[in-house]
Amino acid sequence: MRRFEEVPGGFCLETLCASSFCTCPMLLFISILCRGLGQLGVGLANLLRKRFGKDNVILSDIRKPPDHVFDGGPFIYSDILDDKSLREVVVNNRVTWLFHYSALLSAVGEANVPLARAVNITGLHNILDVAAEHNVRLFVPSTIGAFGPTSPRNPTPDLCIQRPRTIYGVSKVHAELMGEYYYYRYGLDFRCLRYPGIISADSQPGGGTTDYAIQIFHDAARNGRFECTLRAGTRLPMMYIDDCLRATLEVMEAPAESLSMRTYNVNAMSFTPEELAQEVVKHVPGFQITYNVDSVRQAIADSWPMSFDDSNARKDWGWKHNFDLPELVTTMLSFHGSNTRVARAN
Ligand SMILES: NC(=O)c1ccc[n+]([C@@H]2O[C@H](COP(=O)([O-])OP(=O)(O)OC[C@H]3O[C@@H](n4cnc5c(N)ncnc54)[C@H](O)[C@@H]3O)[C@@H](O)[C@H]2O)c1
Ligand SMILES: C[C@@H](O)[C@H](N)C(=O)O
Repeated sequence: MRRFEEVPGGFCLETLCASSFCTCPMLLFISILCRGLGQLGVGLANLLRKRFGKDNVILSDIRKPPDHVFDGGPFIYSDILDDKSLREVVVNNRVTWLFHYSALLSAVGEANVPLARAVNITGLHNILDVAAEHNVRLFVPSTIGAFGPTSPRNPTPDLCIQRPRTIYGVSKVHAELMGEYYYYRYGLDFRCLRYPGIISADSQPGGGTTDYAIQIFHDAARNGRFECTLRAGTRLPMMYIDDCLRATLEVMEAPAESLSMRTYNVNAMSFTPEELAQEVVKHVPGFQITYNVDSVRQAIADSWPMSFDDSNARKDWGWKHNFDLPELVTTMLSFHGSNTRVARAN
């Protein structure tokens, strides 16, 4: 006999009674599908595997995984545009939670609108249907890019006008609204966070407007200088990856009754390239930043929030970030530290 239930800790328990799978009367079971081999997907899969067990988290993508990912736990090929194979994956693995990270980001999306529309919108429709049919708890990330120039930009609240001017942003507003609609219409347990630009050391950015804030650390450590694609004074919300992944797990584990909304802003810090460079120079003496502005990325950044109001996330499920700008810079440079200018300066 098998049934699904909610527990106070918030995650989905499958209770197996007299089952061939175990001798104990109750077995904590969770099967998670994490879609995305990109900047965030691998880190999330690692976090989830630590929490729920290596074999209970399947990572999927259409790209070939590197050795460390392939060796790290179950990996399968799965194209978000193939809804039949998506169903097979969910059914065959009795998936209970699904993290949908497959997407084209803002800058690459503008370079290939038909593909971005297919992956970000048609792909989302496939995921929503499969998740609703099979009673899967679904996480879909949104972004600061879901807002546009007519939104209040400093700070941007959860609920306000959203008229983004990128296909990426349009697809994310669509995802937020469709997820909420499926929640009210079909009872789908849809949960969504609007992430700031995410900064990580061990994974490459996927072609976004905020990529500069990752590349700067590589270039500072290696060459002591960096050419920035955004203007010096462009202020954007940013977050260190550990905070981002923890926020994701926390909102997925939050008891349903604590969530007053389906989509929340989450915030950590906001800075400009100039302010980031001033912090980097404290660790890399002589570091220099120059500017060669990319007009597509600059126009996108100029339409995005400068800071995020995430008071609802803090109030409803206790969100709290750990990394501000100084901790971010110290941590990022420590990853690049050995045999580089950072190490030589210390
Ligand atoms: N990285 C950020 O700063 C950031 C900020 C806000 C929101 N997000 C969101 O988080 C999610 C993950 O972002 P990321 O930075 O890891 O992106 P990424 O570009 O690094 O990774 C996206 C992955 O999607 C995969 N993909 C593309 N087409 C696919 C298809 N047809 N089927 C299956 N997989 C496909 C790609 O191979 C890639 O591995 C995205 O939804 C993104 O919008 C990211
Ligand atoms: C902000 C986020 O959505 C992504 N890093 C991008 O710039 O497109």
